Amino acid sequence: MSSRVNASYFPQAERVAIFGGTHGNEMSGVTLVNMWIKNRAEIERSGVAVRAFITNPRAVEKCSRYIDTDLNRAFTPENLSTASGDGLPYEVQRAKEVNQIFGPKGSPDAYDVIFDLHNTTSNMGSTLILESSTDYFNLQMVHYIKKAIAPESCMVLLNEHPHLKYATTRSVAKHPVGLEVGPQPQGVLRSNIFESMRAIMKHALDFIELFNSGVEFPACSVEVFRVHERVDYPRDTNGNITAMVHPHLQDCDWEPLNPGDPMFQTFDGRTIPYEGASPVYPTFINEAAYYEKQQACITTRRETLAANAIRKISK
Ligand SMILES: CC(=O)N[C@@H](CC(=O)O)C(=O)O
Ligand SMILES: [Zn+2]
Repeated sequence: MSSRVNASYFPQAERVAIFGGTHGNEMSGVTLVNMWIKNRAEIERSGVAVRAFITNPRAVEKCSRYIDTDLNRAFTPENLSTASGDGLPYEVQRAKEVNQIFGPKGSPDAYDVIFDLHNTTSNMGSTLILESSTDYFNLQMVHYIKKAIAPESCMVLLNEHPHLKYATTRSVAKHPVGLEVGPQPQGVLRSNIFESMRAIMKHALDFIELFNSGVEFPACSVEVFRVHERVDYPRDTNGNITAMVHPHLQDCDWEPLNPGDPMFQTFDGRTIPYEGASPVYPTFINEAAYYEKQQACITTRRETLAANAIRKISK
């Protein structure tokens, strides 16, 4: 049987968006998108319309994560279906606008691919965030990017957890892709982080151009880290944090954490170990934006996903 028989077919990716400023204090995405709005040459590819867009302009102006509520949690069916009105939180109003321009979410009219550019204060390096283990278009794209960027690394975080998955801005698209690069403090631009993000976007757009030109991408496998659990800081009965990320864990995103390994350090120097039953790979370790979400890190499990060959539906 030829590989073509087993290929999954997708339509040409005609409309692609690159979002920055979903969080107004994550400066690489804000700066790249503003740069590309001024001069589109770098993101133009044949056969596809690529639109750069600032999703939360008021938060960008204030250089804060959000105004009223986290835009990257706001794309719920409830928010997107309630009537617009003056009383709504700014980001809920904005989610409805973004959904109108780039969606509607879940409909045939939605954009094909949306890249949403984020920065983390965690030492995660470059990380692509996927929401489905069966979206072969996205799996083939991240496989392409990982190969193109080598020997630099690009990790893949898969969030399809039934409770921990959230309603992201990019989820409006048929193929949502998050790009998270760190470490970079909030409100700060670091040239190395900026350039890593820029390089990954170059390869991502090259992939889409190749796909649209009719290239068949053979079946492949992709190593991903699947969201497993969220871990909160140790707290007292008033809810105040009683310990910090342990120095042996700090900056060790993507490294295995075994049962009994140090996880937190109390203010008087006591070590609190990881008490899970099996090894995990923590990430988003000590992310600044996650203190408000009661999250010290998330744990993940490594797995290998298989992706079918893909090819464009011929017209
Ligand atoms: C640090 C940060 O903002 N991370 C993103 C991750 C994502 O885009 O899925 C968020 O929590 O929305
Ligand atoms: Zn973000």
